[in-house]
Amino acid sequence: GTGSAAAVPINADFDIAYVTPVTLGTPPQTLQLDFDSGSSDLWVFSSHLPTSQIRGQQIYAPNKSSTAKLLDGHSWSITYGDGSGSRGNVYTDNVTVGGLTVGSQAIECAQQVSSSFTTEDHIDGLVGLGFSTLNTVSPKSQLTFFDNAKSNLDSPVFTADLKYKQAGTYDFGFIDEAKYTGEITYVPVNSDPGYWTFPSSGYAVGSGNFTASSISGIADTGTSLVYLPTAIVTAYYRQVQGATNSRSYGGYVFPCASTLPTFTFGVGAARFTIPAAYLNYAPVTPGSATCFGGLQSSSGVGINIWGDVALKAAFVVFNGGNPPTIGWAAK
Ligand SMILES: CCCC[C@H](NC(=O)[C@H](Cc1ccccc1)NC(=O)N1CCOCC1)C(=O)N[C@@H](CC1CCCCC1)C(O)(O)C(F)(F)C(=O)NC
Repeated sequence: GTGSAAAVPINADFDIAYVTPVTLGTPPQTLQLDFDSGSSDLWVFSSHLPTSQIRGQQIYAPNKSSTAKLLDGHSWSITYGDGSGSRGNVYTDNVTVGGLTVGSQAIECAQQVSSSFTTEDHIDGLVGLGFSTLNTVSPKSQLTFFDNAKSNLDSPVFTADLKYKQAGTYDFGFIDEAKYTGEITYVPVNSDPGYWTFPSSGYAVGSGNFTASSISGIADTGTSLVYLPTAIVTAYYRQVQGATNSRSYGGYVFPCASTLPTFTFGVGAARFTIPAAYLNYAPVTPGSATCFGGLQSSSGVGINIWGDVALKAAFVVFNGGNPPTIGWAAK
């Protein structure tokens, strides 16, 4: 089988995250979930949450689904890189994404969410697309939607075609040739950390020379920006008039009117260029003349992250075969 669903930016002014409609249970309950290759829990706002923690989000009510089953004695708790988190209990139920259905998928029902989830009313939960080793359900960890679907997929892959300020798609089980140009360059994935970790072959700032250097990082649909080693990031902002690394704003900022160079990264012999517009990410506060960069240092993060700012410059194949690989193509 196959599936195909839209990835819709949740904010009209800048691409902070993308959500995809997912139907759960019988009769179907549809929630807008953030597909996240950087984690491996499928969790949802639920009827088990205190109403004080719900602010407009859609919820999943397992007791309204004839096919929901409590996973007795199981719980989950997750904390993300940005400090947000959630926890709760676990049911299994049918989950459908873009025509692709998984029966008895673990649906982690939130009983508590951190304030940043409560205030983000466009995200009703997450679908983890990382490796199932990262799943936080205890005492028995659960499989991701992709891992559960894999044996029924025409091909054990999902693809991300994220777009700048417009809807893109997540496809499951097939590679849509109409979504990319040229060849797909595949490189090995190290799944041991549980992320889609792959080697990049180097970078260039604007029209400057390409610097060959092996950079290990994760392809992460759930992270808004790109986080790379400080040496690369300082080389980039040296080319931006008025750029400073602001402690108060937590990263590199510059006058919104500044001309930004593009940023090119290598995957094997292939080269992908992130347009300047993607790197002029957003005003630090609405209407400010100071803007926050889409490329930031990974020194405070601990790993290099190729987030949405990079992913939307390419068509990316997450190949869950044995061994896993990741493919990048222009579009
Ligand atoms: C700097 C290190 C990574 C930070 C990363 N978060 C982000 O990138 C959040 C995402 C977000 C979207 C909408 C509303 C609120 C937050 N954006 C963010 O911090 N910013 C601040 C900088 O400007 C851009 C927006 C993260 O934790 N990503 C998680 C998944 C997100 C968690 C919060 C809700 C949205 C999904 C991740 O799973 O991808 C992870 F891999 F980073 C992770 O923590 N895995 C365990």
